Amino acid sequence: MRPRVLLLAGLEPTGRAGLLADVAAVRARGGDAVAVPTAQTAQGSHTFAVVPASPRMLAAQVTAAREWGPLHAVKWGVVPGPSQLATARAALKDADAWWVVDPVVRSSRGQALSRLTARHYLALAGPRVLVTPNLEEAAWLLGRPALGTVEDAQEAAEALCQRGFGAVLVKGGHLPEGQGLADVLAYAGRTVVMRGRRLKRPPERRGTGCRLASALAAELGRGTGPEAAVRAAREHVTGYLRTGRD
Ligand SMILES: Cc1ncc(COP(=O)(O)O)c(N)n1
Repeated sequence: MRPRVLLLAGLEPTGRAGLLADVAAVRARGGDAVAVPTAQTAQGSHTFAVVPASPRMLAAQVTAAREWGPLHAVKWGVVPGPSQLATARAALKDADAWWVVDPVVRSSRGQALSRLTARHYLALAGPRVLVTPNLEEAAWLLGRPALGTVEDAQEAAEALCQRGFGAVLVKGGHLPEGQGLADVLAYAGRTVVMRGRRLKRPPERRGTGCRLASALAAELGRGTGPEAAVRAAREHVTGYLRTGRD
């Protein structure tokens, strides 16, 4: 089965991150991508700009995509503000799909991509919503101080499940050196620690969080369970980091 995945994300024209990276990951996983830009962005070495999408166009694009057939999964990347969030949610009403929510509010270089607050993200919780914060985003969502250990990540993943997310993947790629590297998945009352080796990341290979969430959406859309879907998505990102290709 070819999953049809809606990608709601910011357009970054080079495809290092954002919508084009998402499309590449979904296609590489054997899915069909429906790409709806929530914002236009420019992210160069000296240039940075974000312009939010018009809510009317966003609603029309999601509605039109649904007229052509069902969506099996939705990946939420950058959502620049509350009006784009509310509009996309309303246009997705009654869609029978997994949602993968990447709560990305700034770029890896620290530039603001979104005005959403932790409260906006917590309001997206639901039984078929998988949220994929990194350590910093998990602390931000929970209003806690920085998380520095695998145990902290585990506890945060469980706490976010308690807030109503069907599954939570806390990405531990930025754990301190001595801690090794581990992602933590919590769902259905279980917590799984997935260890890995730290890979050197060439600076141009960005958008790992975008690719992880999109590959995950393709897998969930195909009917793969959360744990196997996360393992497949992690392999996808490892391959991308090694080769620079999806
Ligand atoms: C449109 C868009 N979406 C997501 C990211 C995060 O990616 P990264 O963490 O590599 O900066 C980004 N920089 N731009």
